Amino acid sequence: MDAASLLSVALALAALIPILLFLLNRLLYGKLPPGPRPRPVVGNLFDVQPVRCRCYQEWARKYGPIMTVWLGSEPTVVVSTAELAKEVLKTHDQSLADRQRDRSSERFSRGGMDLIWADYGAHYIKVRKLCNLELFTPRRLEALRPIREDEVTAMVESIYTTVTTPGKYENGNLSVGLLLIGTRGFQIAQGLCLYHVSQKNCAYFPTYSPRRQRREALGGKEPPLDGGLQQHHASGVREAVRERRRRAGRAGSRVQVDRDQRNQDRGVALHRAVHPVAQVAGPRRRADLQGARRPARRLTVKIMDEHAKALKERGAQQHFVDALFTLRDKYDLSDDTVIGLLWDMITAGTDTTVISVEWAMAELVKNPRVQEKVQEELDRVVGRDRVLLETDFPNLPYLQALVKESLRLHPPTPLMLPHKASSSVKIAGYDIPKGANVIVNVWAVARDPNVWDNPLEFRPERFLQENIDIKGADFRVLPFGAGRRVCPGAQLGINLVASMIGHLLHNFSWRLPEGTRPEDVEMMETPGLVTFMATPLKAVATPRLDKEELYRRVPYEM
Ligand code: HEM
Repeated sequence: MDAASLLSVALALAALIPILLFLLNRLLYGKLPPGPRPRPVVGNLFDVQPVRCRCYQEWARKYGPIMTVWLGSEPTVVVSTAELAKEVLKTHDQSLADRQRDRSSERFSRGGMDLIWADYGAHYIKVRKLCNLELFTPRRLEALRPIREDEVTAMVESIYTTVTTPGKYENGNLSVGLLLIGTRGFQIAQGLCLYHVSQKNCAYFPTYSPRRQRREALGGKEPPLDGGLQQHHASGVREAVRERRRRAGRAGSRVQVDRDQRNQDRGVALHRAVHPVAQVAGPRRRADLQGARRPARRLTVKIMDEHAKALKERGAQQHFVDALFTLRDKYDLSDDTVIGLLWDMITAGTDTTVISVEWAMAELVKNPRVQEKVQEELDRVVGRDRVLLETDFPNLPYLQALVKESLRLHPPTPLMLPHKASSSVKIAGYDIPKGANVIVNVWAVARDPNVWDNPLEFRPERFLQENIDIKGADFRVLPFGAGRRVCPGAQLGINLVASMIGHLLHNFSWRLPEGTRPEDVEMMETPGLVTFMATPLKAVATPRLDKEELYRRVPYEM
């Protein structure tokens, strides 16, 4: 064969390569939904933008409401309409209920021995049953209500002190983001979220709360149950969380590294998101993540020991950890599962609620009309001479509508948590092969102009005009997901967000700092599985109740 013939054979083969690849792809995966063209090995990893919900919404406009994205060599199917969300979370719910675990979640969860990262199967069904029947029952949540009210009033007291103490309230600006989440807020965040949701409701003795620590430090009235250990644990919780945050951030992608310090300041919790690029991890990252488990595990084991001791001395309390102790034989729970469940509650319940409050507050300072309407309702129902209680919620429909509207526009987990196909299914004529990751872009679904009027307008009234469920029954708005993996803490989450916003608005009026226009508030998300406001909100708080005693914490010991 002469050179010219060789060249034409080579060219013919080169022309055949795309066809061969297409046929191979078809053979392996069937007819996948369309999507951006993947590159060899890395797929679309370098095309995907850091704020993935926005990027996927943009791509969906180009490739359609069901599309395939290649994050490395695995296909991820992303759906972006209510109709397709229903296909994923209802019609094919059981086949699409496994979890995609990256290396960090694989290690944190010990191969899915908890609830969040467990695949759908016998273990999952068992722990989910435990959650539904024992942990998140209306009775238990009601029993823990005074603790939530204690914590939220502690937040109010703290803001009041900040705004009324000369010199503390710099330039008249209070950063809601920082206040609720970080810095001075480190204490508040611990009080409000970590210690509140996780420590008190879920895992730890109330003696670990910052106030109790302060009391111990200052020599208060209440003798600690076991002083040494408690002090150790209080700092241990922080150490474990910081350590995981530090390591997760360090092990993350370039995008994440830039944000790491800021996110640390703001109190990003344990299983913060990692940009997909970070999932391609080297041995150093793996070793790093392995180390990260240790402080958390050591700490949790100590807390469990302490609870076991206290259980013998004073009987069972209502905290989640006590429930888990009492029930571990009945449900045959391993240590890994008890520890995994405790950390699940911390990670799943902390960021989500705080993020939701920050976004809601941003909408409220941008929309004074809505703020005034909530305050008018609060004044009418609660009045100005007592504090708001959770029992007031049924009489506060506008506040509830506001929470729903905020979670519609700003779901804190805009892509939910990643699901994975345990068997092949067909959706909209396309094949979703076994092992594919499946994502519902709930952020995009809730902004779809085909199902929402003026979707970008912040208008709580839309939830008064129509009774729309946000806990998984209506596929147009899915901040908590739907189907068998729907968030088990949905009602608790709604109550926490309503309580925080209700108190913030009942006690204070909020406005933008001098010179800031509503359109100047940057409503952009951070990259990640959970999306904070990229620019922390700054707002000015003015107390609006007459009596000073209404700003005091309502303590409750449990
Ligand atoms: C505003 C607050 C909250 C929001 C928006 C939220 C949202 C979500 C979402 C979207 C999922 C994933 C659903 C799926 O994969 O299909 C989820 C799962 C979960 N959430 Fe929440 N959540 C919130 C608060 C809480 C709280 C307070 C707790 C508990 C203390 C909690 C515990 C969990 C757990 C354990 C899971 C895993 C469920 C499973 O995999 O089966 N969440 N949440």
